Amino acid sequence: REKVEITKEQRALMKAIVDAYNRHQIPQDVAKKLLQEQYSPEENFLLLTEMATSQVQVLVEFTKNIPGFVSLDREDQIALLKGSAVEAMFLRSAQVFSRKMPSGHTDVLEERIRKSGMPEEFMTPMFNFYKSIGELHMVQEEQAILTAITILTPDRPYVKDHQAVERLQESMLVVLRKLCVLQHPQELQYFARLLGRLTELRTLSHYHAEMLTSWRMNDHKFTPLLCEIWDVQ
Ligand SMILES: O=C(NC1CCCCC1)[C@H](C1CCCCC1)n1c(-c2ccc(-c3ccccc3)s2)nc2ccccc21
Repeated sequence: REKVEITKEQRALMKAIVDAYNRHQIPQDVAKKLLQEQYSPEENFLLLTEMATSQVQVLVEFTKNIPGFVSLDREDQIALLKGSAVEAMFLRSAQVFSRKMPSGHTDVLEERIRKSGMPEEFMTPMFNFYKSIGELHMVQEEQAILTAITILTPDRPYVKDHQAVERLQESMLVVLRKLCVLQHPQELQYFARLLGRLTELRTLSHYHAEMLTSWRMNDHKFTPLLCEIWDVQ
């Protein structure tokens, strides 16, 4: 049994990230809205674009609080945000979906999402991902650090200083691994399973543009920010 200890610096790094993560929650709770009624595909599309726009703003604020991020090359900062925004959206959606809710609410939420207007063929991979995230029962520290690790992925398109990003991501991975050993002592390989979700997340995110353009409605309107982030229009 390895003796795992989180150093003072690592605790400070974790606290900075968790505080930022909690400070930047999504304003209104989308799950609550969806549980109220089944909206039309048009209303759901609008809801998604509103949620996504505010989530990108939240993501920028969160990212600025990741120690070392603002000292990265400016263009690399943009490349990392652009490259991770969709994954961060799916990761946050998975966390929203996996939240403890009164019995039956999750089923209603799933039903509402299935009928939201998104094309059928993406439902299975998407809900498989949501359920695999839910099964991990991540504590909020793990959720926050996993989001930071997703953002600090060195091999995003157009990142120039690969090494600088790798160094920042590395320090997050070290903390996350220790946290996993401390929080889930019984589950060996919990850390490995957690990182495996990032692979599933990247695969799921490949379909995002098609999910949006084949939303069951005519005339899909995107804001300039979302055109940039979602590679649409
Ligand atoms: O509002 C949402 N997600 C917020 C994003 C920002 C962060 C908070 C969550 C949407 C709604 C789905 C139903 C219709 C309205 C929008 N949502 C999704 C998504 C499925 C597909 C999504 C997507 C993203 C990008 C590109 C292409 C597709 S998001 N999964 C959810 C699981 C639980 C609660 C809401 C959930």
